[in-house]
Amino acid sequence: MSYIEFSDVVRTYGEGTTKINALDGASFNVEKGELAVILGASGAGKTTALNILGGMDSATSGTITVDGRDLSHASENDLVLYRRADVGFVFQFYNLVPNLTALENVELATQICPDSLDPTEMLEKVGLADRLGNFPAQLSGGEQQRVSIARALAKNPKLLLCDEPTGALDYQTGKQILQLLQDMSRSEHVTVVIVTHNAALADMADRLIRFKSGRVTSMTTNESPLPISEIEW
Ligand SMILES: Nc1ncnc2c1ncn2[C@@H]1O[C@H](COP(=O)(O)OP(=O)(O)OP(=O)(O)O)[C@@H](O)[C@H]1O
Repeated sequence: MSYIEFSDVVRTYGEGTTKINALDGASFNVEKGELAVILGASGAGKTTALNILGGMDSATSGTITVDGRDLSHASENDLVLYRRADVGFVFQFYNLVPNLTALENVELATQICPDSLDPTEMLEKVGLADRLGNFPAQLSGGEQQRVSIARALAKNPKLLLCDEPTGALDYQTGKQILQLLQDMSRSEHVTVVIVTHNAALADMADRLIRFKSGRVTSMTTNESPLPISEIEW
Protein backbone atom coordinates (compact mmCIF):
# COMPACT_ATOMS: atom_id res chain seq x y z
CA MET A 1 0.00 0.00 0.00
CA SER A 2 1.32 3.45 -0.91
CA TYR A 3 1.66 6.26 1.61
CA ILE A 4 -1.06 8.23 -0.20
CA GLU A 5 -3.78 6.34 -2.07
CA PHE A 6 -6.31 8.49 -3.86
CA SER A 7 -8.74 6.11 -5.54
CA ASP A 8 -11.49 6.97 -7.99
CA VAL A 9 -12.34 10.18 -6.15
CA VAL A 10 -15.35 12.22 -7.22
CA ARG A 11 -16.09 15.64 -5.70
CA THR A 12 -19.32 17.23 -6.83
CA TYR A 13 -20.27 20.83 -6.04
CA GLY A 14 -23.74 22.28 -6.53
CA GLU A 15 -26.93 20.63 -7.69
CA GLY A 16 -29.09 20.36 -10.80
CA THR A 17 -27.98 22.62 -13.64
CA THR A 18 -25.15 24.13 -11.57
CA LYS A 19 -23.70 20.74 -10.68
CA ILE A 20 -19.98 20.40 -11.39
CA ASN A 21 -17.59 17.51 -10.85
CA ALA A 22 -14.41 19.23 -9.65
CA LEU A 23 -12.98 15.71 -9.39
CA ASP A 24 -14.39 13.11 -11.70
CA GLY A 25 -12.82 9.76 -10.80
CA ALA A 26 -9.27 10.92 -9.97
CA SER A 27 -6.77 8.23 -8.91
CA PHE A 28 -3.10 8.52 -7.97
CA ASN A 29 -0.67 7.38 -5.31
CA VAL A 30 2.44 8.80 -3.67
CA GLU A 31 5.14 6.92 -1.77
CA LYS A 32 6.51 8.02 1.60
CA GLY A 33 9.24 10.67 1.35
CA GLU A 34 8.53 11.54 -2.27
CA LEU A 35 8.16 15.03 -3.64
CA ALA A 36 5.12 14.86 -5.91
CA VAL A 37 4.04 17.60 -8.31
CA ILE A 38 0.41 17.80 -9.38
CA LEU A 39 0.25 19.66 -12.68
CA GLY A 40 -2.79 20.89 -14.55
CA ALA A 41 -4.56 23.85 -16.07
CA SER A 42 -6.84 26.16 -14.11
CA GLY A 43 -10.00 24.35 -13.08
CA ALA A 44 -8.49 20.86 -13.47
CA GLY A 45 -9.28 19.98 -9.86
CA LYS A 46 -5.82 20.30 -8.31
CA THR A 47 -6.80 22.43 -5.33
CA THR A 48 -9.85 20.27 -4.68
CA ALA A 49 -7.60 17.19 -4.54
CA LEU A 50 -5.17 18.95 -2.19
CA ASN A 51 -7.98 20.12 0.11
CA ILE A 52 -9.33 16.58 0.34
CA LEU A 53 -5.83 15.22 1.02
CA GLY A 54 -5.48 17.79 3.79
CA GLY A 55 -8.76 16.85 5.44
CA MET A 56 -10.27 20.27 4.67
CA ASP A 57 -12.85 18.97 2.22
CA SER A 58 -14.43 15.56 1.71
CA ALA A 59 -15.02 13.40 -1.34
CA THR A 60 -18.49 12.74 -2.73
CA SER A 61 -17.31 9.19 -3.49
CA GLY A 62 -14.07 7.24 -3.73
CA THR A 63 -11.48 6.47 -1.07
CA ILE A 64 -8.48 8.38 0.24
CA THR A 65 -5.93 6.86 2.59
CA VAL A 66 -2.85 8.56 4.03
CA ASP A 67 -0.39 6.41 5.94
CA GLY A 68 -3.08 3.76 6.27
CA ARG A 69 -5.64 6.22 7.67
CA ASP A 70 -8.91 6.20 5.73
CA LEU A 71 -9.82 9.89 5.34
CA SER A 72 -12.96 9.08 3.38
CA HIS A 73 -14.56 7.48 6.42
CA ALA A 74 -12.94 9.55 9.16
CA SER A 75 -15.06 11.36 11.76
CA GLU A 76 -14.87 15.16 12.01
CA ASN A 77 -12.89 14.73 15.22
CA ASP A 78 -10.37 12.44 13.50
CA LEU A 79 -9.98 15.00 10.73
CA VAL A 80 -9.32 17.77 13.27
CA LEU A 81 -6.52 15.70 14.80
CA TYR A 82 -5.19 14.78 11.35
CA ARG A 83 -5.07 18.45 10.24
CA ARG A 84 -3.40 19.49 13.48
CA ALA A 85 -0.77 16.82 13.81
CA ASP A 86 -0.11 15.20 10.46
CA VAL A 87 -0.37 17.87 7.80
CA GLY A 88 1.49 21.10 7.10
CA PHE A 89 0.04 23.58 4.62
CA VAL A 90 1.76 26.16 2.45
CA PHE A 91 -0.52 28.43 0.42
CA GLN A 92 0.05 30.93 -2.36
CA PHE A 93 -0.71 33.83 -0.01
CA TYR A 94 1.23 33.11 3.15
CA ASN A 95 -1.64 33.71 5.60
CA LEU A 96 0.56 34.98 8.40
CA VAL A 97 -1.01 36.77 11.35
CA PRO A 98 -0.01 40.41 10.75
CA ASN A 99 0.35 41.47 14.39
CA LEU A 100 2.57 38.55 15.36
CA THR A 101 6.32 38.35 14.67
CA ALA A 102 7.82 35.64 12.47
CA LEU A 103 8.70 33.64 15.58
CA GLU A 104 5.26 34.11 17.13
CA ASN A 105 3.56 33.00 13.90
CA VAL A 106 5.49 29.75 14.00
CA GLU A 107 4.95 29.32 17.75
CA LEU A 108 1.22 29.76 17.31
CA ALA A 109 1.02 26.78 14.96
CA THR A 110 3.10 24.56 17.21
CA GLN A 111 0.85 25.19 20.20
CA ILE A 112 -1.85 22.87 18.83
CA CYS A 113 0.55 20.07 17.85
CA PRO A 114 1.66 17.20 20.05
CA ASP A 115 5.12 16.57 18.48
CA SER A 116 6.12 20.00 17.32
CA LEU A 117 9.69 21.10 16.63
CA ASP A 118 11.50 24.15 17.97
CA PRO A 119 10.17 27.30 16.19
CA THR A 120 13.49 29.17 16.34
CA GLU A 121 15.34 26.20 14.86
CA MET A 122 12.83 25.92 12.02
CA LEU A 123 13.18 29.60 11.18
CA GLU A 124 16.96 29.15 11.17
CA LYS A 125 16.58 26.24 8.74
CA VAL A 126 14.67 28.38 6.26
CA GLY A 127 17.34 31.10 6.47
CA LEU A 128 15.56 33.58 8.75
CA ALA A 129 17.71 33.38 11.89
CA ASP A 130 18.07 37.17 11.95
CA ARG A 131 14.42 38.00 11.24
CA LEU A 132 12.70 36.25 14.17
CA GLY A 133 11.39 39.50 15.66
CA ASN A 134 10.08 41.01 12.42
CA PHE A 135 6.39 41.39 11.64
CA PRO A 136 5.11 40.09 8.27
CA ALA A 137 4.84 43.63 6.85
CA GLN A 138 8.57 44.06 7.50
CA LEU A 139 9.41 40.97 5.42
CA SER A 140 9.56 40.48 1.65
CA GLY A 141 7.14 38.08 -0.06
CA GLY A 142 9.84 35.41 -0.25
CA GLU A 143 10.69 35.84 3.43
CA GLN A 144 7.02 35.63 4.38
CA GLN A 145 6.72 32.40 2.41
CA ARG A 146 9.78 31.09 4.28
CA VAL A 147 8.01 31.85 7.56
CA SER A 148 4.96 29.95 6.34
CA ILE A 149 7.16 26.98 5.38
CA ALA A 150 8.84 27.09 8.81
CA ARG A 151 5.37 27.25 10.37
CA ALA A 152 4.22 24.22 8.40
CA LEU A 153 7.37 22.20 9.11
CA ALA A 154 7.48 23.11 12.82
CA LYS A 155 4.37 20.98 13.25
CA ASN A 156 6.64 18.05 12.35
CA PRO A 157 4.11 16.92 9.76
CA LYS A 158 4.20 13.65 7.87
CA LEU A 159 2.80 15.40 4.85
CA LEU A 160 3.44 18.88 3.48
CA LEU A 161 0.80 20.19 1.07
CA CYS A 162 1.68 23.22 -1.03
CA ASP A 163 -0.84 25.03 -3.24
CA GLU A 164 0.93 27.23 -5.84
CA PRO A 165 3.60 28.13 -3.26
CA THR A 166 5.41 30.47 -5.65
CA GLY A 167 2.32 31.98 -7.28
CA ALA A 168 2.81 35.37 -5.65
CA LEU A 169 6.60 35.53 -5.96
CA ASP A 170 9.01 36.76 -8.63
CA TYR A 171 11.04 34.28 -10.67
CA GLN A 172 14.25 34.17 -8.59
CA THR A 173 12.46 34.22 -5.23
CA GLY A 174 10.10 31.51 -6.46
CA LYS A 175 13.07 29.35 -7.39
CA GLN A 176 14.60 29.80 -3.94
CA ILE A 177 11.35 28.73 -2.30
CA LEU A 178 11.10 25.64 -4.52
CA GLN A 179 14.73 24.77 -3.72
CA LEU A 180 13.88 25.07 -0.04
CA LEU A 181 10.89 22.74 -0.45
CA GLN A 182 13.02 20.21 -2.36
CA ASP A 183 15.80 20.42 0.26
CA MET A 184 13.31 20.06 3.12
CA SER A 185 11.68 17.02 1.55
CA ARG A 186 15.14 15.41 1.42
CA SER A 187 16.53 16.48 4.79
CA GLU A 188 13.36 16.20 6.88
CA HIS A 189 12.07 13.08 5.09
CA VAL A 190 8.65 14.59 4.76
CA THR A 191 6.31 13.68 1.91
CA VAL A 192 5.64 16.82 -0.14
CA VAL A 193 2.83 17.45 -2.61
CA ILE A 194 3.04 20.63 -4.70
CA VAL A 195 0.11 21.79 -6.82
CA THR A 196 1.01 24.05 -9.74
CA HIS A 197 0.14 25.04 -13.29
CA ASN A 198 3.84 25.65 -14.07
CA ALA A 199 4.89 22.76 -16.32
CA ALA A 200 8.58 23.52 -15.74
CA LEU A 201 8.29 22.14 -12.22
CA ALA A 202 7.76 18.67 -13.67
CA ASP A 203 11.53 18.09 -13.69
CA MET A 204 11.97 18.71 -9.95
CA ALA A 205 9.51 15.99 -8.96
CA ASP A 206 10.11 12.42 -7.86
CA ARG A 207 6.59 11.82 -9.11
CA LEU A 208 4.58 13.82 -11.62
CA ILE A 209 0.78 13.62 -11.63
CA ARG A 210 -1.07 15.36 -14.46
CA PHE A 211 -4.67 16.48 -13.95
CA LYS A 212 -7.22 17.36 -16.60
CA SER A 213 -10.95 17.95 -16.12
CA GLY A 214 -11.01 16.32 -12.69
CA ARG A 215 -9.12 13.21 -13.73
CA VAL A 216 -5.51 12.04 -13.68
CA THR A 217 -4.29 11.74 -17.24
CA SER A 218 -0.79 10.46 -16.43
CA MET A 219 1.49 9.63 -13.54
CA THR A 220 5.24 9.13 -13.94
CA THR A 221 8.15 8.68 -11.56
CA ASN A 222 11.55 10.27 -12.07
CA GLU A 223 14.70 8.53 -10.80
CA SER A 224 16.82 11.68 -11.06
CA PRO A 225 14.85 14.85 -10.45
CA LEU A 226 16.70 18.06 -11.25
CA PRO A 227 17.79 20.61 -8.66
CA ILE A 228 15.80 23.82 -9.14
CA SER A 229 18.93 25.72 -10.21
CA GLU A 230 18.96 23.61 -13.38
CA ILE A 231 15.33 24.33 -14.26
CA GLU A 232 14.41 27.41 -16.31
CA TRP A 233 11.03 28.71 -17.38
N1 LIG B 1 -16.57 25.22 -3.39
C1 LIG B 1 -16.83 25.13 -4.70
N2 LIG B 1 -18.09 25.32 -5.18
C2 LIG B 1 -18.36 25.21 -6.50
N3 LIG B 1 -17.44 24.90 -7.44
C3 LIG B 1 -16.18 24.71 -7.03
C4 LIG B 1 -15.80 24.82 -5.65
N4 LIG B 1 -14.47 24.58 -5.55
C5 LIG B 1 -14.04 24.33 -6.80
N5 LIG B 1 -15.06 24.41 -7.70
C6 LIG B 1 -14.96 24.19 -9.14
O1 LIG B 1 -14.33 22.95 -9.37
C7 LIG B 1 -13.41 23.02 -10.46
C8 LIG B 1 -12.03 22.62 -10.01
O2 LIG B 1 -11.53 23.63 -9.14
P1 LIG B 1 -10.08 23.60 -8.48
O3 LIG B 1 -9.94 24.85 -7.69
O4 LIG B 1 -9.87 22.32 -7.79
O5 LIG B 1 -9.14 23.65 -9.76
P2 LIG B 1 -7.60 23.98 -9.88
O6 LIG B 1 -7.03 22.97 -10.83
O7 LIG B 1 -6.98 24.04 -8.54
O8 LIG B 1 -7.62 25.41 -10.54
P3 LIG B 1 -6.67 26.69 -10.26
O9 LIG B 1 -5.31 26.32 -10.80
O10 LIG B 1 -7.32 27.78 -11.06
O11 LIG B 1 -6.66 26.95 -8.80
C9 LIG B 1 -13.51 24.44 -11.00
O12 LIG B 1 -14.39 24.44 -12.10
C10 LIG B 1 -14.07 25.22 -9.83
O13 LIG B 1 -14.82 26.33 -10.27
